[in-house]
Amino acid sequence: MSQSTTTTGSPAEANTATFPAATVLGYPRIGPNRELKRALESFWAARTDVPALEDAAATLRTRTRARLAELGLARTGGAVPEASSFYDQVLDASYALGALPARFDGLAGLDLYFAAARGTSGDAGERAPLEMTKWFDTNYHYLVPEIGPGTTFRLDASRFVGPVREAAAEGLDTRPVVVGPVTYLLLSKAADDAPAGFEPLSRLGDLLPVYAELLRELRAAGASWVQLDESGLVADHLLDTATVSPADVHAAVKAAYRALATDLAAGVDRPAILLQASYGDLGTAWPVVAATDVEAVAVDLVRGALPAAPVPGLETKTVVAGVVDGHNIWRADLGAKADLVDAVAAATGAGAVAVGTSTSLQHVPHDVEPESWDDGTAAGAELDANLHAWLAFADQKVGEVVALGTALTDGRDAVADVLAAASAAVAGRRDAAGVRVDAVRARTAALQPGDFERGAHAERVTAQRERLGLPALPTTTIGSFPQTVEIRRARAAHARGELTTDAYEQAMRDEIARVVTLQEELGLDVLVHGEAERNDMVQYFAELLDGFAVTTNGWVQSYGSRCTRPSILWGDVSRPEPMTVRWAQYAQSLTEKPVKGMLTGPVTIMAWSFVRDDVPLAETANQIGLALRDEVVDLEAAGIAVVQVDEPALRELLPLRQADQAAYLDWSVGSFRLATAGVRPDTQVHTHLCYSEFGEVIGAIDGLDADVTSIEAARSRMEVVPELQDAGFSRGVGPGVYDIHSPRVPSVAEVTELLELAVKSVDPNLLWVNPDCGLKTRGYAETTPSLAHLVEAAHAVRATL
Ligand code: MET
Ligand SMILES: [Zn+2]
Repeated sequence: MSQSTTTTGSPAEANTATFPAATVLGYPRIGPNRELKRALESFWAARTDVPALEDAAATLRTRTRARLAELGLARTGGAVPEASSFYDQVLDASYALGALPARFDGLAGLDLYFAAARGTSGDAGERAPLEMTKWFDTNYHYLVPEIGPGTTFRLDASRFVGPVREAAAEGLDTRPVVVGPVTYLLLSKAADDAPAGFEPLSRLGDLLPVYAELLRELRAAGASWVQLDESGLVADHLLDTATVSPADVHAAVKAAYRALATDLAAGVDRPAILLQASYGDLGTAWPVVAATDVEAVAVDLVRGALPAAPVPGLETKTVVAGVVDGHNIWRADLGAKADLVDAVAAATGAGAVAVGTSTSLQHVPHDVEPESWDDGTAAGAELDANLHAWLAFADQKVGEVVALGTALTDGRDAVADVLAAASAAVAGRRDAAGVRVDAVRARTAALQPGDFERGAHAERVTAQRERLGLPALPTTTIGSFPQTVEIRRARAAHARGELTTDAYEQAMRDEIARVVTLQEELGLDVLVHGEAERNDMVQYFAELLDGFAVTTNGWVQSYGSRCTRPSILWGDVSRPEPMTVRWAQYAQSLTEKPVKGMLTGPVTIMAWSFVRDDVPLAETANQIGLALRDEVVDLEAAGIAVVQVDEPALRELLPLRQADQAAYLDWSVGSFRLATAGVRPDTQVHTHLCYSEFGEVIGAIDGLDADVTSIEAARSRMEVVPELQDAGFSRGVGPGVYDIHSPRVPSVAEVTELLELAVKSVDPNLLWVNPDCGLKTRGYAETTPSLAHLVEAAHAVRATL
């Protein structure tokens, strides 16, 4: 095999173990103008056929390779990653390994692939899709493999091999990227029919031959390198669970790479292996990885650190120093990064060093160049020029690794201009107007413990009961009502300048009036205004707060064809004027029932934006907390008696290492309390969290000190309710009684049954009745009857109390 460093066996010519000086671990897959999204959605809507979809995807792959080469990555030697996907990289692995669950038997090809991703129904048969969950600490979501004792593994390498051959025909020797075997199993869940306590990692021995075969096929197709993503090694929630310990995982890595790197090398040709560990610190896994016979290791030096001492084993390997942040969009200080790269050889004892990104670039948009942040004002033009200079999206980041690679091989003088320009941009950012606003800093610096405290909960309960006069089991919704075609049309017309602001706002008021009337007719107890005027629950606030910019084309894949356009938090945050008050006030003016004011919380605003890297997250969280606090107080002054501050992303930002979690929970919970603690005891604070696994954060939810918390619970049939009770949760709680992710209308009996379940383990005085989440993605056809059933069920159960 090919390791020039460890064997003398002569590899096929293209198979060199010398890793190129610069690479990226992955690249956005959706296309600079979301070409893949369009192709997928046309195909799913049956407007196009398989050849058209394959063609669109192939065109995009070709474009990506050409672009990466044009930006300076070497065309050969595996510098260009081959990391495209039709939907998700974990699904790609499940498909290639033949590991999809039995309910998809009988399907093949893209039918099978998309059935696993999206489920099937009607004539195609009822099949639930694979579950989707968060990918490490990003906003990307992957499809969770289901592995049981009976799962069979059979290789279909076509979706990996095809692109490598395609690249070869274009004169590129690309590096296929595959989820590694250990991480694949760590990311899996036990199949439904697996016995209690079954651990997917126990199937490693059966999986490895299939991976070995995949590696051989990739080599046969011409790949000189393969990248195996073992990021599971940095995430405590994956490697330290009820059924697996870090020691088990380390043993698994040893076994896996003995099979794939050592044994395969004996007499069989394989690609050289780049083992990747992104999203965090390798920690105790450094020696484990170093002891394998892989040729290169890619480490995240943005989130992770260099080892305390050189690690035996690395002297035969290349360490790919992930110094360019794949997680965020700030231009790097290349001088400092070059210093870090220079430190890697001595610190790790690596035989060779190369430069890379810390993670795949799939988490950042394609290109800064087409963006414009100029709102037509003088200040807008200034921000436009500044942000262009401060930002690096994927293409700019490729330029950064290329420059650092050149500095490494040819010396810094060879890229002196690039380094100087980067330093100037970083210095310019530091000193620019708005980045640091003294008044904002003075306010956060002056915060006192009391600013985070409301009065005693029991007193609040009494005061609120008196003010609101709600029945037992009060009914409400999570905030948004269906975003109809008319609403979207009006917003688009307003954005194009075809609808005046007055006309647009009138249209939104009409919609609010409609939604309020509907809720009164339905008999809901606490109403909402419906959020018609909001394009997105984070972007809406980003557009109204100082310190944020929004992009025009900065799309990032969230899952499948779904993309989001995160806002960019670049400066100190403040609220120039009230943001939601007139909408809430208008809605309240239409009804005697309480209308909830509706805000997005600090943590969620941060989680769904690109945040700054130049101040601690806690400082930014408090700045946003204070801006929201002013809004909450203004809502109260305007006569709003119930304010909901949504924190669906509270768990999302939870650090991957347990050691870092307490500090995170401290500032995240603190910022919520700061936002909500400015009101009187008789003003009721709600929060909403959408996920249903509360284990890690149940204490934090209590710490939020909200009067009422609504959560997702329907799909797990109220499982969370006894959990909350066991944890001693004594505040109002609204476990969702129906799943809004599906168009299904729940029957009265179904909702009643869930409520009866809830009443069994929670004090009925604490229980609220609401759907799982907001209704914006739903239509009225299902929303109106679903809510009618919800109200009827609440009345029925109320009568039994
Ligand atoms: C993702 S949580 C959504 C909460 C928001 N208030 C809504 O109802 O849409
Ligand atoms: Zn939600």
